[in-house]
Amino acid sequence: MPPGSIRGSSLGPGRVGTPGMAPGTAMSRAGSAPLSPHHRHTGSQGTHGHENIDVNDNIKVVVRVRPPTEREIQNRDDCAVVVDDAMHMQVAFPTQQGPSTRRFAFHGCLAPDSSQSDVLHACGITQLLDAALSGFHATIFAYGQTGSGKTFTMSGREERIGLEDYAGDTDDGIVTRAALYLFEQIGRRRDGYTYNLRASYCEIYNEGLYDLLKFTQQQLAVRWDSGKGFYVPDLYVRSCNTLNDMMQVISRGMAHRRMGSHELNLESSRSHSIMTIHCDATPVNSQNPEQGVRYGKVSFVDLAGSERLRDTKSTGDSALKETSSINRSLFTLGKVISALADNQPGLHVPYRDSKLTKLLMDSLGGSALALMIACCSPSATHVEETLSTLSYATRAKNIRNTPFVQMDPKDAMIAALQREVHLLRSENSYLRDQVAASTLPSGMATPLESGRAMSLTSQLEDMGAAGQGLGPGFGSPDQQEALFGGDASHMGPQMGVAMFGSRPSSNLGPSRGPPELEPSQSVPDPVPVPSNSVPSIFGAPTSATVNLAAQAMNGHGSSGGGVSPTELAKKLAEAQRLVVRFSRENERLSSTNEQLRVRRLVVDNDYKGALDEVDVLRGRLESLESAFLQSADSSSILTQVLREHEPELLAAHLSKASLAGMAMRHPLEQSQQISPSPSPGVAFHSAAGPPPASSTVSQKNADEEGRSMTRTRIHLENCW
Ligand SMILES: Nc1ncnc2c1ncn2[C@@H]1O[C@H](COP(=O)(O)OP(=O)(O)OP(=O)(O)O)[C@@H](O)[C@H]1O
Repeated sequence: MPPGSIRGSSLGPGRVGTPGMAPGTAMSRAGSAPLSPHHRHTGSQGTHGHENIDVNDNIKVVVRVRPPTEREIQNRDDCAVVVDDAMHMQVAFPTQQGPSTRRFAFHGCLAPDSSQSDVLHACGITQLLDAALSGFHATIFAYGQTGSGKTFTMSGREERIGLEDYAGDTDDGIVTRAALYLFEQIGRRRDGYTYNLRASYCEIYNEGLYDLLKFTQQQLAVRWDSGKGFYVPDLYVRSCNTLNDMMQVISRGMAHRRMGSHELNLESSRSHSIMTIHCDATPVNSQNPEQGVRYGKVSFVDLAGSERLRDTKSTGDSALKETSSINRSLFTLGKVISALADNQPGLHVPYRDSKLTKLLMDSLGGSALALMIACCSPSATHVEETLSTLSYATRAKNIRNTPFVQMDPKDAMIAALQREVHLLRSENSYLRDQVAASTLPSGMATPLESGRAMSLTSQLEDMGAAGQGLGPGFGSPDQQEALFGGDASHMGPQMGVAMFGSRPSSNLGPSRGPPELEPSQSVPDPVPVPSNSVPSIFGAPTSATVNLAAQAMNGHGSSGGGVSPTELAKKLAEAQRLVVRFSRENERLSSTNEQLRVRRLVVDNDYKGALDEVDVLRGRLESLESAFLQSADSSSILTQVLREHEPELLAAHLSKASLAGMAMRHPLEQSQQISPSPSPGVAFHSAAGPPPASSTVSQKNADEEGRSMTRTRIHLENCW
């Protein structure tokens, strides 16, 4: 047994992947180990399984160990790789001190018997596809040594797709399954959007970039745009209205890929290929201020495998050139992965060192959701390459991306203006109501104020309030400040001006706009906007997302996808007019309200003065009352008072008393008699006895309000 191989596990059908497995033991147990029931599960799992993936924005890494090839079986190669469970694996390798093993953990580990359908679900690919339909950029790339199963994983037995009788296959790879899934989804979705799929296919061969759909020897240029990052302006992007259209793109692209044959793989890819499906989602109701056109996409990257000439036994200049070019670009990819994984501030990431890393910039440390499928052979013969692959895969796990929804900047701007108009309109109707009612409680927030606060909070929580920014000239600075919480740093300049700072972004072609873009025709840039459809397992956007979104909003500019510039300009002008109109109207209503407030204040002051006067009068009355009660000559005072105020009453009383021949009683008794119906609280009571329940004292306590005092005064006047 060669040093480093796993004891008793030479490769052969049914003998891969279980440590210490006796020769001839069936591999089914080992093979089924990596996939727990829920990992094998398909649609009904809700999130399509893969609960093991952390909810964060890091690149997800899944390792797939392929079954042994005929050659490996014939050579009775030993098995060096074992998948322990859904997330762990170990590799046995020789060292100078003797055999050793190393354990690895990934987001997913797929054993050799995993099916192509398992890959789709275990890797959470359906979630990535859903995310692409919701406006995210997603990248799936296969990495590994030559012959390790990258092309099989991505494309299946690709040669079959072009056949006349092709109708799907159990060996279908991720790309064809993804195309099917996307068409199924857009047929099923009832979310207020219409979807259009477009596709491009290119390859990087010997550091040259070629279009696989319009295959010519003409190399395509990779350009840099501060808004879009690296992109390929002349890449053909074909509109795919049906699954059949998409299959044609796939088979045509695959057919044009440069393949070669060598010792390790009879059909070895000699290039890195990138197939991209663009998912444009246009809102059905363009008036909905929350919706704008979203530009999601998903890229499938099948990398050429690293190879050693002594292993491939390739000869000839062209083979040497191919191998060295493949290895060089993979070496740069390794450096990029290492730099990003180290995550040291200010550290240079050498994206520009190869076309591959330029085009993968968005996927590695950028704004895309990314999945790396690291493929490896189970054979001890290739253990060195396997260890190298797994060590890169381990590093890649540390790469943090900041995904956000990609939306046309002008759509975002229109959406923001429409939201502003909506808020102004509610404020307007609120102010009108208040003016009509002539009262506005001070300190109460108007709908606009609270609406803005709410809008800001939800925008920030959702993802990327910055993306909603109005450029200067849209609304007043106050309005912008209210909308953006005072931080104007993420306001983009006025539309049409190229912006976008240094956001890492790489569009693998004219990612938006009509399928056949003219080279000179610019394409809209991605702009982050709030979205509530954030993919779950690939991580909800974090504050970093918002920051990046804000950064993104700082710079971009190009024409809108799907909407003509004239239409856009009209929409913007209309929204702007409305904002200005409502702003003016609301200013006027606010000032009317202010005047009403002042008038109200004056009335309140008058009212308060009247109450004070009532208080003074009440004091006087009380002192008069007590003087009256204590006075020895109270009867004469009463007679005097009655004479002045109630002469008729006094006359009637006197005549009645004289008729009855009665002696004059105590004036108080008389007053009680003559008072027709003393009202509660009337201040007449005997000085000798306690006051009745409805006395002045109780009245005083009850009548704190001036209103009551006024009533008391009226009663007293009546009695007098
Ligand atoms: N999971 C698998 N199940 C069955 N066969 C597989 C599997 N993975 C790979 N193979 C087979 O192994 C061989 C090599 O696979 P493939 O061509 O996909 O490797 P590769 O990594 O793309 O190599 P290269 O970098 O040279 O293009 C092919 O014959 C393929 O059919």
